[in-house]
Amino acid sequence: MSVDPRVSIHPDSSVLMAAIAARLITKLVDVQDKHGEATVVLTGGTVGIGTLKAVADSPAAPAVDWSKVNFWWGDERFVPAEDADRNTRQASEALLSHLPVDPERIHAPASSDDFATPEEAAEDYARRLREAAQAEHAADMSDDRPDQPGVLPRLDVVLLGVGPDAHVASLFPEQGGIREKERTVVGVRNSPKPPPQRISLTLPAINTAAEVWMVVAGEDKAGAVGLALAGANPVQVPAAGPRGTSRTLWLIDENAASRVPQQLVRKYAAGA
Ligand SMILES: O=C1O[C@H](COP(=O)(O)O)[C@@H](O)[C@H](O)[C@H]1O
Repeated sequence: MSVDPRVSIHPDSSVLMAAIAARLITKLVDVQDKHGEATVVLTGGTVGIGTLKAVADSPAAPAVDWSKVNFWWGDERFVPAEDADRNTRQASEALLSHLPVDPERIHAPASSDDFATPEEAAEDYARRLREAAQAEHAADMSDDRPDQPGVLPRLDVVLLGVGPDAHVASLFPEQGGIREKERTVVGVRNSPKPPPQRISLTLPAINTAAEVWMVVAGEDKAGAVGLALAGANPVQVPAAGPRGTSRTLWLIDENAASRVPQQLVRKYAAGA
């Protein structure tokens, strides 16, 4: 079941990032209560990394058992492991290096130190996701488990930033990645935003998540947010494509919301 998005608008980007951090901490605690562990897919970008800093600074952060959180990424730049452009490196500096996480649960996509091409790194990431799904399937003895493991583990929350061009993860307008229907991960070679080589989860993979949270701030994103919420075609407006199976949340600031038609703000308001 996929449901209509919900929109929650915050006064500015600082309040927004603090609010997303509080939601994320609460969500991870709730999921751990239910499943014993939780899985989050992180995003790069200004709000994504700012949110991780806000989590690290939150007095509620120790409420989560960080040793039982699985971390994946929605996309990564295909550059050397130590490159400052790596989303994983930024996440580590903002959050992961400050928490008692289990290194075995940090599933960073491979870098250009490990593979010659983004396609090989994408295949490696897809294989690791599939193996995590198989391990989860083997460990889950509940009656309602499917007979066969899927190609992805349970994704409790996927965080996604949005670029001014409406890209999400590294799925850019009109490119092959956003059109992908079969694979869970793709290599990207011609990203219009540097660096050009990346790997990205695809829309079919993202849309297996229970919850997708679109996290966006700034006037420069307002057009993309307005088009996405108005129901544009994801091929032209990738941000229109992500949908959680139980919830799709747009967590945005007033500047990013400034071009969303008022009737849509009312229609999608949290609690409406
Ligand atoms: O390149 C990327 O950009 C987007 C958005 O970044 P922002 O700085 O404009 O907020 C990000 O979501 C994605 O993960 C990243 O690789």
